[in-house]
Amino acid sequence: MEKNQDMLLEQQRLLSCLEIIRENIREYEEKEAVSKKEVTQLFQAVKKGEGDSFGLLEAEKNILEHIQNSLRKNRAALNKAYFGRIDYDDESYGVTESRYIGKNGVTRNSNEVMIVDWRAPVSSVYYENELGKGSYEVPGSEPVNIRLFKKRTYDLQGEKLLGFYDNDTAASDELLVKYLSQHKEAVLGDIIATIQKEQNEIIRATPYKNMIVQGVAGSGKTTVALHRISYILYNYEEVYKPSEFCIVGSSDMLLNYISSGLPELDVNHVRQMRMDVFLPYLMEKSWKKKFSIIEEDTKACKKSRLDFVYALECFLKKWIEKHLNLQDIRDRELGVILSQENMQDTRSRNPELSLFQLEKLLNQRTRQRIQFLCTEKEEGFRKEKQKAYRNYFCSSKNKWTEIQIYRTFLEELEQAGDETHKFEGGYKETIAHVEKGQMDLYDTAALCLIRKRIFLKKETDEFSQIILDEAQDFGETVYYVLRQVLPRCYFTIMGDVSQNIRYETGLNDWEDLKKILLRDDRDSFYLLAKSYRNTIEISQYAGRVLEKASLGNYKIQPVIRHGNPVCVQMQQRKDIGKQLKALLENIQQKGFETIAVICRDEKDTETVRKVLQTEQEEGFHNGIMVLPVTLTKGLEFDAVVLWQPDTLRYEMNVKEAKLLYVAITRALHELYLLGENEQTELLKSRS
Ligand SMILES: Nc1ncnc2c1ncn2[C@@H]1O[C@H](COP(=O)(O)OP(=O)(O)OP(=O)(O)O)[C@@H](O)[C@H]1O
Repeated sequence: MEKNQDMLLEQQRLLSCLEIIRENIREYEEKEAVSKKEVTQLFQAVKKGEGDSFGLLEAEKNILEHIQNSLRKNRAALNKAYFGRIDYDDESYGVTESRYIGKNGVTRNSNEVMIVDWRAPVSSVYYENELGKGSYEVPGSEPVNIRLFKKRTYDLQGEKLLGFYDNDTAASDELLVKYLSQHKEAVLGDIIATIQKEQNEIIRATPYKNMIVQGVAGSGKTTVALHRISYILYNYEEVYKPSEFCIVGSSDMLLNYISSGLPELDVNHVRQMRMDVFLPYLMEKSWKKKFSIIEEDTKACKKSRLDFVYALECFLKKWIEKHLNLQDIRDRELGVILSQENMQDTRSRNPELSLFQLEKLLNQRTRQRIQFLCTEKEEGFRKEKQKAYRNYFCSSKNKWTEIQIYRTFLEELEQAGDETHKFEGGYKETIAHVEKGQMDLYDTAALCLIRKRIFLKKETDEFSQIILDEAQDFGETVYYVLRQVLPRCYFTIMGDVSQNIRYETGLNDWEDLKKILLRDDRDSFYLLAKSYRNTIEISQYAGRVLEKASLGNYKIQPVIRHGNPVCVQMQQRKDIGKQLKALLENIQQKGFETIAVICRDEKDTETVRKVLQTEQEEGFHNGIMVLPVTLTKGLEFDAVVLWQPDTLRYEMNVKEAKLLYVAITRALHELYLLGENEQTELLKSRS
């Protein structure tokens, strides 16, 4: 009876909310029309070159973007106004509140909050608190103490209230499974209504920290990273501009997939770059047009590890030592201008400075000292002395280049190995291609470090937050260098070492990275063990391979969601191409939006593309995609057909296990194994 009464009240509340939203939409539509007209007029004025019309145009464009954003949010809210409600006593302010929480904050008359944005500080109560006493954090201020007495979750569809559940975790799991069972469009979806506690902790952690997140396949790493950006931009609007965020990944396919989810989360103008573009970008003008990035060479397995970068640091230290002349500067008439001790002190107080920056500073100090020592002397004499010592420190006259220094370092390794004897030479190949301006990722990282230590004149402050997805793709060297080159940035590192398909160079564990990145008390390492992507049936299959891929280090805990059993069709057949076409037709008829045929390598991918008469994939899209497993990292599809997962293609070793694990875990609802030979040992269960 009470529930019926409640249902009625909730239905009324929903309708009145929707009425306000419609009213907002009408208002914003009018404002949009006016602003558009204004922009057109100002545009004409700019064309005619009138006064300061350019500045006005830019300002009006911002206003228009703001209006259109509000319009988009209100329109979206019509579809699903809110998903949760919290009722609580605010013990800090002595009031009782009832708050509805939605993906889009909605206000009446621009100031009365009707629906609280999910990113607002108080919304964390919904995600984190049990009934009873608790508190929520407010950025830059004291935590607010509360007593929560109601937490309600809604299942809404437009004007229809399908149901609600009161603080009942079983019921909200039901809702989670319902969400997970949906077919996916070719965009990364939002999870706002069902964010889990451990995910919420990462999303809402302070932006002033570095974090590493190890999460099994499908645990929401990418999704959580995007929600975190959205959260930070909402709550730290005064501190960060979106353009200070850079998402870094290994392939355009992945970046394209990630960026598809950003506008939905109210995130615009965030930068994104492939790692092999980002590192050269950080080198600014030192990266010449004629340089190019090549595939990893045979020494990449050494160059990607910390020992290599530490040896380079040692070498650079000695290089600086050799060229920085820190003897007393003694003048016949003025005596000691700068003492060795004084210079050593300046050096040790500024360990971050490059050789060139340090020399500039020492030149400045020399000038100031001469000024001081000449207080009682004639101006002509002082000028003469200052001229004589103006460029006392000037390594720049040597006209070194990064490549030249790197080459000398490699030659040293080649000839003698380093002091630790960890390098047994064999760098001729690297020297040869670097000479030609061809660098692999780790050579590029080394050049970045050389530039930082020797040549840098001014540090970039373009970025503040770096978000790295599929972090296991890159070896520690890259992270070490990024940390040195971007000392004021905070890093959010998302990855899964079980999915390291660049086995020789990528990350197989987190230990070294923790040492490099988590140096402050605030920095943290998080684990995400629950997998939201796959059905139990697919997860169990993945589990068999994971055992062999991570040596049992990180186990998957699937969310209980059942689907069809994995369909294994591995036997000799006449025409496997025909079989594949028939299978895909069958899957399409089930109404799945995204389907992938995942192949072991490019060669197989080409073969399948020929069979299906499809082109190479440009970006992530609905329908059928044919991809080599390396390009599917980070992506997901309603149904996956694994092409020929046999003993020949996937041998019984850790590297192949990681590849196969990635391939299997791409499937949300259905997985098919199609081949002509015996299936790989990696897929066989131990029993
Ligand atoms: N709390 C949640 N509620 C609903 N769906 C979720 C939740 N967390 C994650 N998901 C869904 O799980 C799937 C996997 O998420 P995501 O791609 O972010 O995982 P990932 O850890 O980056 O995976 P991978 O390592 O395989 O790339 C997505 O469909 C995402 O929408």
